[in-house]
Amino acid sequence: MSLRQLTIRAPQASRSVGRVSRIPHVRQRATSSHAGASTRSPLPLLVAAGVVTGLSAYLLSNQIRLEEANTPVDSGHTGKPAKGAKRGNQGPMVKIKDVLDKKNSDDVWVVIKGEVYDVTEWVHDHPGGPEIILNNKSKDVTHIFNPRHPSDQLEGENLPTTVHHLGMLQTEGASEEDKEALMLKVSKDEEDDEERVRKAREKMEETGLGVIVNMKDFEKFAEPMLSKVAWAYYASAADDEITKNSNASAYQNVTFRPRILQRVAKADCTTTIMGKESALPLFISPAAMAKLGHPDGEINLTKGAANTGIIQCISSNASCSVEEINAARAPGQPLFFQLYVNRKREVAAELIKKVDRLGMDAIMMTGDAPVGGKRERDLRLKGEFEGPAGGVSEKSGETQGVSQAMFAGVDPDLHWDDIPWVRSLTDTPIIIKGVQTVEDALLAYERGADGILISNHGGRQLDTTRPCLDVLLEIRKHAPQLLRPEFRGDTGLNPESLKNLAQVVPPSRPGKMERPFEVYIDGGINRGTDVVKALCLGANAVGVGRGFLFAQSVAGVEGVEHAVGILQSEILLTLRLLGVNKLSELRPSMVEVKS
Ligand code: HEM
Ligand SMILES: Cc1cc2nc3c(=O)[nH]c(=O)nc-3n(C[C@H](O)[C@H](O)[C@H](O)COP(=O)(O)O)c2cc1C
Repeated sequence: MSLRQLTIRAPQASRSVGRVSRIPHVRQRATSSHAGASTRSPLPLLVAAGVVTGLSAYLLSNQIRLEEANTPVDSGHTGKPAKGAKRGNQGPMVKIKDVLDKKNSDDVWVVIKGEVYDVTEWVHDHPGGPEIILNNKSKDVTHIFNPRHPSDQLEGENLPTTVHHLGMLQTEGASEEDKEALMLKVSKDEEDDEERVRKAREKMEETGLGVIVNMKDFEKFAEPMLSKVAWAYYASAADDEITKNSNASAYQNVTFRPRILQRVAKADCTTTIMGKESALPLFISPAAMAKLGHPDGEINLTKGAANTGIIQCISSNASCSVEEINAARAPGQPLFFQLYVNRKREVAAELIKKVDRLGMDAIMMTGDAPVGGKRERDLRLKGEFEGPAGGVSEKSGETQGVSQAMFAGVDPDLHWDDIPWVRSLTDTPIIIKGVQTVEDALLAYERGADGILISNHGGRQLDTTRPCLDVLLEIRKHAPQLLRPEFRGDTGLNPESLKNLAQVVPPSRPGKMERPFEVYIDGGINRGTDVVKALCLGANAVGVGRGFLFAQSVAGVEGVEHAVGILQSEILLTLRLLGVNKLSELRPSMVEVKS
């Protein structure tokens, strides 16, 4: 067992061009005198084997902003104070000894950010499963809690009514032994892992973002910079990860038919997505738990999207709350919200109303995740895994393992017939996410959705489903009416074009959209060429999931900006080399699809 003290460096606001000026996760060791720039944990983190199975690796590599329990007032507290004791300096104080005394009782108390909570009544309702809390009762669990929960999770209505806030932790007067007993314990392996992360982040700080020249580089550089748990969560896909890999490789089956000498100096890749302007035909697909990769989490994506003019779709399982993200929103910045429909419909209805109140510009309702897929990289690192994935239990954690926790509230009985119900609650455009067949694309249209996102969740759900690009091809073949008329034509050479060689952009096919409907696609999109291929085949825009998670993990907002810069220059380059100036000039005949 190794013991150590932990002090966390707070994020710095400075930014510079082309260099990583804000590398997160580089923790400063064993000092208590980081005045100003750092915030200090009320207690040092004690590291020892085996207690925080599987989760400690990531907690060690995340910055933590902790309030210091600095106003010791002995309230003489020993029992359960009134529910909802005031947080901050004025409320009651709880002695460390009182917390430790609960260890061998039926009561479940935890310390989070210098505050003590009694979660006894509620622990079995915890969406992340009860085990993670029960295994760490009478501990300061801040380091597990922070990266997985919005920072306002314990405030106001977000605090479940059966979780009791008991008061501030009183550290003064406590013995060193008691302080140590309150600390989380982490193994030597995990300590080494943290060192690995620290070195990788230092190295990136030295080299700067210039070494990252494409989206795959972000993944390459992110891996050593992430804790094992964060890496497994982001990179993992279902079962053998066949769909994840084929999503990307499918784009190799599409080749370009470029025209030359086309005056392309003024190429432009701006567009609109669901009526909102976007600098690129590309949005940030919703992906949960951005804080696992960077302490500012989804806010990096929000700011990066604002600074570069692209659209972010916020995950229902974001680690920052939608209110926090909304607060970081630039004036007029478009944002989409991804919806998991809760099995308690009143909870879902509340969420939809909230999203409306906050002025989200589209709701992406995910349909391909009634339960979570079996993501084995993730499961292997989560020691709490107890049974097969995919279980549907009333309470999370019963048979599902922690990796299934994300889907604990999701209604597995969600049905096409529910779309009119969602529609009745909001006028915001509705996009159905997770469409994988032409039948479902047609159903989405019939049931009144405004668009679809062809997606298999980045291969994280049903493994060996077809790559997303094949679904787009199926829609082209069997339901071309869902695409804009000019994208309904055949791919490859149209003999008609030999009669008018100068006409690079063939005329639109006759026809119109019965009503506006947009088709998007995500999964495995890493290159500007991938984006342009999807657009030639009729997609209005594409989504990128992991790429942006890795980008924000590597360098926060700057990472996101850098990623957008890479994609933008690749898209513009592709347009120019294809002989096209505008996205609206793209046509299916500009690509060929290998069968
Ligand atoms: C006390 C109030 C707490 C509340 C209201 C709360 C709430 C939640 C919610 C809503 C989620 C689901 C996240 C999502 O799907 O977006 C979650 C997940 C999680 N919670 Fe908590 N939590 C609390 C305490 C804790 C504590 C004390 C711990 C650790 C000891 C903890 C560890 C976790 C973990 C590890 C997950 C994620 C599981 C996964 O990603 O697989 N939580 N919690
Ligand atoms: C770590 C991670 C978390 C995700 N979380 C969500 C989510 O909360 N909701 C959702 O609808 N899709 C989620 N997705 C799927 C993405 O929205 C998107 O469909 C997928 O990442 C696209 O594939 P790509 O990562 O190859 O770009 C997640 C994907 C990843 C990798």
